[in-house]
Amino acid sequence: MSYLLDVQNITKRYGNKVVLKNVTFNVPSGSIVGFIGDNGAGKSTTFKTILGLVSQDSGRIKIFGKENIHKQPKMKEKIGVVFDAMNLPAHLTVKQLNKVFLRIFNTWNQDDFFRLVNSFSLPEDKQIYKFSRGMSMKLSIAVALSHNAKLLLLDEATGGLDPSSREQVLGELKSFVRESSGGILLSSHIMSDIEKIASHIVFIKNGKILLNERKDKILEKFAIVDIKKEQLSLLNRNIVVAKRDYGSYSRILVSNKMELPKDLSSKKISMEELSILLTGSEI
Ligand SMILES: Nc1ncnc2c1ncn2[C@@H]1O[C@H](COP(=O)(O)OP(=O)(O)OP(=O)(O)O)[C@@H](O)[C@H]1O
Repeated sequence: MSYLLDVQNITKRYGNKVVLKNVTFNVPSGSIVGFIGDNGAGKSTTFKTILGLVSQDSGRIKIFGKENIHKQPKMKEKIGVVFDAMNLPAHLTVKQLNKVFLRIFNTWNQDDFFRLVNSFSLPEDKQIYKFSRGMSMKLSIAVALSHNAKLLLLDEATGGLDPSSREQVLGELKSFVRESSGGILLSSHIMSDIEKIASHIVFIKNGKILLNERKDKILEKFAIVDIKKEQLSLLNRNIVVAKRDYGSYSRILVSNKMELPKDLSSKKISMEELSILLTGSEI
């Protein structure tokens, strides 16, 4: 199977500190991969490595089946990027920005752009430096969705948005994947967003991928069990993903609730709980 993005065994050091350790995952076409992990886990470094903004120490990255794609301007058009601290030319208005992008991108679609600008309620004649943070993020998302990209790399792209704008943006991202059979790598700390739109979950902690699975499989098979310490030996160790101690009992994340002893009751898992358990537990 060919992937839109294929990251294999990436290792990255800053000085003596290894911040990415054999990071491996992919983005198949038609998928939205939710890239989650706590502060400092390595998400932005992964994005920067994919974009060639920092170089990895080992491993390889293929985009559309090819390595070093960031060196090919034509192929770069097929990648839409939104970073938390995006820099669009601040002195321009939206209308002027459209004219600039018409010249830069062969594939620029101004009808799509103005449809998104209007639906995100962005002013067309105001200079971008006068935009709020949320307005700038929405503008960056509108740009990423307007040049016929196949792969979107979105690092914390919905973070500064109010709930109704987030809902709208998530809707646009879903339509993008449905209509273009493109793919999205989306990092977010807002687990409800991930739960709503991701098809796959990649969880990173201290630079290591701890979980890489389809979301529907996680929601169907994973579960939480609260269990007294003396009962721990009843569990099949192979299904224990994470364990957090709370005094007399432990909260356990299991990867297959069908393999739990019959008399143990389990709870359905949400993405929020999954993230908290993976972040703050023994793995
Ligand atoms: N330029 C740099 N020089 C040295 N260390 C860095 C640099 N950039 C990031 N790091 C370190 O790399 C690790 C991963 O940082 P990264 O920004 O990738 O995390 P993140 O998962 O994106 O976090 P957040 O959710 O807070 O944005 C952290 O320990 C960070 O301190």
